[in-house]
Formats: sequence, C-alpha cells, structure tokens
Amino acid sequence: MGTQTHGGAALPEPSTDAGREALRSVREEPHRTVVALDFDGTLAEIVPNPEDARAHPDARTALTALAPKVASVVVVTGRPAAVAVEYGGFDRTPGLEHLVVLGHYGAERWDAVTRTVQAPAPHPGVAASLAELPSVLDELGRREDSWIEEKGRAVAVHTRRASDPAAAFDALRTPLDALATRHGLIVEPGRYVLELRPPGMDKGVALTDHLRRYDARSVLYAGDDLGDLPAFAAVERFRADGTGRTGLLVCSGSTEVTELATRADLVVPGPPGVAALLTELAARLPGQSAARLP
Ligand SMILES: O=P(O)(O)OC[C@H]1O[C@H](O[C@H]2O[C@H](CO)[C@@H](O)[C@H](O)[C@H]2O)[C@H](O)[C@@H](O)[C@@H]1O
Repeated sequence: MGTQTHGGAALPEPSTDAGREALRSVREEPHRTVVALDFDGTLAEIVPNPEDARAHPDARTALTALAPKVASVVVVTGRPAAVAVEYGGFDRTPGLEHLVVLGHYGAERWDAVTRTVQAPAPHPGVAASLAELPSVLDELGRREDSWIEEKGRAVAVHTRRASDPAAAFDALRTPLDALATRHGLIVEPGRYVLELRPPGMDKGVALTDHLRRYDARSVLYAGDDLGDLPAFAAVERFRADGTGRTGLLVCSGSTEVTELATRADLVVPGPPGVAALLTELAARLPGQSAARLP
C-alpha cells in the first residue's frame, strides 16, 4: 500500500489505476462525490455481542469533517436504519445534518433532515420464520451455539459466540436456506451470521439509486463483508460506463473475509484504518459542499 503525505499524516494510496483515478476525482470534485460506508466491521469494530457495536470514535469524527465537503455521506448497512443511527450516534453529531442511512440492505431509508425512516410493509415470511426457528435449532442440536437477532424486517442467526463458530455456521447453512425458501425469504450470509430477509433489495441496488439521486461523478465505497459485494459490483458498473465516472473500492480488512480484499483498490486495517483514511481525505478536501439534496 503506497501513501501520499500532506503535513504530517499520510493518505493511503490505492494499488490500482482505477482507484488512483477515483481518488484524484474525489479530491478535484468533492462536491460531486458520494462517500458510502458499511457499518459493522467498517465504521464499527466487530464485537461478540451485536448489541454492543458502536461507531469507532475516530470514524465519527472523520465523518463530521468529511460530510460538509462532499455531496453526500451515506451509511449502507444490514442493520435496521434506526439501530445504525443509534449505535453510530448519527442523530446527535454536529456536521452530520445531511447524513443518510440505508438500512436493511437498502429496504429502509433514514435521513438526518427529516429524522424519519421510510420502508415498505414487513414481509410476512419474517415472522413465520422467527416462529419456526427455535424448533429448527433444537432439531439440529444447535440452540446453544446460536443467538437469534430479531431485526423486524429480518431475522439473523449468529454463531460467533459458539465454541466452534465456523462449524456452527456450516451446520446451519442448509437448514436455514430451506427455512427461508419455505417462507419466500433469502439467506444473507455474513461474518458468523446467517440472515433471513426478503429478496429484491441489496446494497448494490441501494447504492446505485443513491448515486443517481445525487448525480454523483465519483464514489468511495468501504465495506468488509459478503453483503458488501453487490455494492462493489455497483461501483464497478458505475465507473465502467464510459462517461468518465470514477469509483474507489475500499476493503476494511479482516482475517474472516477475504473476498473483498481481492476486488478492492485499497485495503486498510479494519475500522481504525477506515477512520484514518477518511480523516486524511477530509484534511485534503477544500471548502463546503455545493450539492445538498435531502
Ligand atoms: O451491513 P453491516 O453494517 O456490516 O451489518 C451486517 C450485520 O452486522 C451485524 O453482525 C456483525 O457484527 C456483529 C457486531 O460486531 C458481530 O457480532 C457479528 O458476528 C457480525 O456478523 C449485525 O448484528 C447484523 O444484524 C447485520 O446484518
């Protein structure tokens, strides 16, 4: 990983031509740039209990510095939007008055201007799956190995706290696929989590819509998990359409997921690395943003 120095601290340099071109565009036209960020594993450190996750303090400070200088900062997360807002402290941070949070992989949209969540009606398969889950886990002898996260529009089964998290994850994969299919849902696999959620939306669809709303010319997307791959693909399409649009793919690196690192233009060491990147980027951007869509 190369670096560009400015004052004391260094700005990490992407390892690809596309990434370097995107970083140049971001610095030249910040008011046409969208900065899009995953929450868990990217803005927040991974912790054993999902309810304990909080935005890294340096990440929140960096977003505060960056947000007034770019067209939009948006958090794109598998969490319910209201949970990400709470755990991120996004509704009480000066400088983030125009933040948008796309929750449930884009099914929910919260914005800091209206402070409301827009969302479709809940899918009936979620409640039905939740009702069946305890007996499915009992039959597999995996009740003790799993923790159920009720998310409203989805239900997630975590195995991080099992004695062998990978074995528990593997054992649950096929039965939870079957349960989801029975109720018209899909399974979204993540870092020791299998999430049963409605089909038809993903982070790529959500990000593409957001880029269109802001008429973006450049995008920086940072993520750490499999659920971020559709957003990576959306950025790849965005920057390959022949109109000169650019995109920088950032992987918040971990030993648990390797798929993103191979596709990224820049790999940084987890949430502290993401925070450092955003801090150094903000320090190099001039002035206030011109574009201010809700
Ligand atoms: O799209 P994201 O913002 O990355 O959210 C994806 C899932 O993240 C959460 O689970 C992950 O983080 C937990 C807290 O660090 C960790 O314990 C777990 O092992 C990770 O998979 C969250 O609980 C899920 O609801 C999200 O879908």
